[in-house]
Amino acid sequence: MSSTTYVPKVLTIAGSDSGGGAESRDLKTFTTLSVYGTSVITAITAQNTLGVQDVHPLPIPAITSQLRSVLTDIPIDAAKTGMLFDAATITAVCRTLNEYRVPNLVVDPVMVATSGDVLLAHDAVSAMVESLFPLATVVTPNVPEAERLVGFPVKSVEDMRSAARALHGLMGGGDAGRARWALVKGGHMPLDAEGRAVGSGGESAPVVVLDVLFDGTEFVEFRNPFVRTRNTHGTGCTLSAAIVAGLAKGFDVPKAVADAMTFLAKAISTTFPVGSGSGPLNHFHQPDSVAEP
Ligand SMILES: Cc1ncc(COP(=O)(O)O)c(N)n1
Repeated sequence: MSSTTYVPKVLTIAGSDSGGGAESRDLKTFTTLSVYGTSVITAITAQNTLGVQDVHPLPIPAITSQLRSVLTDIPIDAAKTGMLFDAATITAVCRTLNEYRVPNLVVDPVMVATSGDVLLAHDAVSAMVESLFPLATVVTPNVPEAERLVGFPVKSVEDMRSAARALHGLMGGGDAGRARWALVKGGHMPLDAEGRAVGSGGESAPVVVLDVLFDGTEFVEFRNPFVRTRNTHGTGCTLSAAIVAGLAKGFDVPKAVADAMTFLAKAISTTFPVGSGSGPLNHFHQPDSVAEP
């Protein structure tokens, strides 16, 4: 890379993960996708492939001063939020983000870890919707998170579309001329060969994962083969970080999401064991099918 090549700059605002996941995993994704990653840590987690053993939220001034250090100096092209832990953190992050102009914000509404450990206080969901969603370019809940956010069950493809529509409404619709996109990720609700959610009646094998993207007008749907592996720790973090990388490179949301899905599909299908629990994805693989700017 020559010194005149523009390197997009990106930011992750998330919890740390001693086991090499979370915000450090985002930095791995950023590096593999050739963007310069910065990070603001919201909470220290003691964590490994077996679960989250401990969470230490950082004091609010420690979070806002990290954010200011990055945003007053480094021109961030795109950012993401991951684990924000509680309402006070969400409010402080939003207040600080509002002081600076971050052109693209991907909100991964992290609530519960793969291990089942709680990463967002119950009373913080409304702060997330009221303060953070209006700042987002894309929100990326999985099915259980979407259910919490929209308040109705998501058990079918039609429910996923309804949830994407409701989420788009929660983001403030398409006001102020800004395109906003809701992405409902179906990894927790794989579909059988007939397109029915597995477990919704009858014995059927998971074949495909559907993700639904909606901008208030158009549905864009992504279908990827279902991969049976226990190494799914960090799937959502990796996807949202890869979307950030694409947006920072100047791609529009559907293209950034499509490339991120391609990257994720390969990262899931080439995982390797790390600990004795749910291992991480393979962030080392070269994204040969992801277009460079
Ligand atoms: C700090 C932090 N942020 C996010 C996740 C969610 O990732 P996963 O659902 O793979 O456990 C996590 N476990 N820890």
